[in-house]
Amino acid sequence: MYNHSPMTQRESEGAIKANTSLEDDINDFNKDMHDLYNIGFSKETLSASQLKDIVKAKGRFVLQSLSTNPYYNLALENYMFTNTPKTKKGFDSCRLLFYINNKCAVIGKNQNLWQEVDLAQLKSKNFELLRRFSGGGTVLHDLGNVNYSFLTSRDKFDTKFFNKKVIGWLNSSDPELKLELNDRGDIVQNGFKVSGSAYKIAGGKAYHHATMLLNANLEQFSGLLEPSFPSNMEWESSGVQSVKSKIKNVGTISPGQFIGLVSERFQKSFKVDKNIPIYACDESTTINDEIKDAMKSLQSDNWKYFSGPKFSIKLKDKNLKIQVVKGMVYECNRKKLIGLEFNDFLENIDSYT
Ligand SMILES: Nc1ncnc2c1ncn2[C@@H]1O[C@H](COP(=O)(O)OP(=O)(O)OP(=O)(O)O)[C@@H](O)[C@H]1O
Repeated sequence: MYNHSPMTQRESEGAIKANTSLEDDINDFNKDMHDLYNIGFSKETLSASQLKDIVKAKGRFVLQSLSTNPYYNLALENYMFTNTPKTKKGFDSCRLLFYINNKCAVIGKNQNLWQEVDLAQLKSKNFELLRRFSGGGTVLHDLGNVNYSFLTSRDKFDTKFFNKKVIGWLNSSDPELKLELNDRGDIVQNGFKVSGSAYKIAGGKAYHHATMLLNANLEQFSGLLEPSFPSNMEWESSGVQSVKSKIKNVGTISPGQFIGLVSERFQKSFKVDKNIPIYACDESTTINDEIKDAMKSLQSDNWKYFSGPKFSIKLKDKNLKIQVVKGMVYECNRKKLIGLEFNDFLENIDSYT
């Protein structure tokens, strides 16, 4: 289970046991947040109706999900995005969401999953596969990676705006961090990527969500985004291909510290008249039909495997050409393969002579 406490004396003394209860974690976290920043996340999680009230009303807030279920977290983000009122006044209803996911690979909405991930390795290492609702490339998550999502109005949206803030806040807390923004809007440290971003714009609103590698198990990530194919196979894909980057952990800041610091700076930076509240939510108390429906969509094979861009492949020396639409062989110069799931085709690829 994710330890929500920032690095503390207690932690360095090794007094935090691996299997502390969630309640202990939250109590520790609140105490540390209070000591460090004079803020705290309520250990009370929102009820479904409280969530609805705060999301649908105008106003700014911070929300931290205490659930590490990636399906819940992506569905929650989608719920917040869809139900935040449209505002003409820029940042009036800007919101900041934090979540941390169990091991998973998250591909962009318009990506060809077979080119992006090694499905067999994901399975053997117990990584879930998710196709998110936003664009962008494929990233890996585990409990050492914090996701933040900044929601704002369409007119105030700028892909680099929030990461510039995050970089400023983190570097001013520790100049040794030396975080920088690259041309693509990613956050880098010593030339290595520590955070990747994706965006969604719809209905007059926009969100920028991003990863932050703090103490992820990068060894486990190795090879998961490097699927292998026969050397005679050629791809022609209309989808978005990930831009491979060398990654690293920030290392000196824990997930709890990151969330605490960014929340506190967000509260200060975006405050107008009243204080910006900080809420917590989790899957058992803060759920409704809309979130459940989005979770079902995210979990469905239809969304994961049978959506995404169309593409073609050629097996050069075998004079075999197929076109794949929604995960199925749609056209092929061998009629009997038409209608086959692409996954099945790949699994039996050696048998096509
Ligand atoms: N948790 C992570 N955080 C940052 N970069 C990652 C992470 N996991 C993998 N990566 C690297 O990011 C590359 C994908 O980057 P790309 O720019 O295509 O997508 P992205 O838009 O940054 O991702 P996202 O849209 O989810 O933020 C991967 O090939 C890998 O090198």
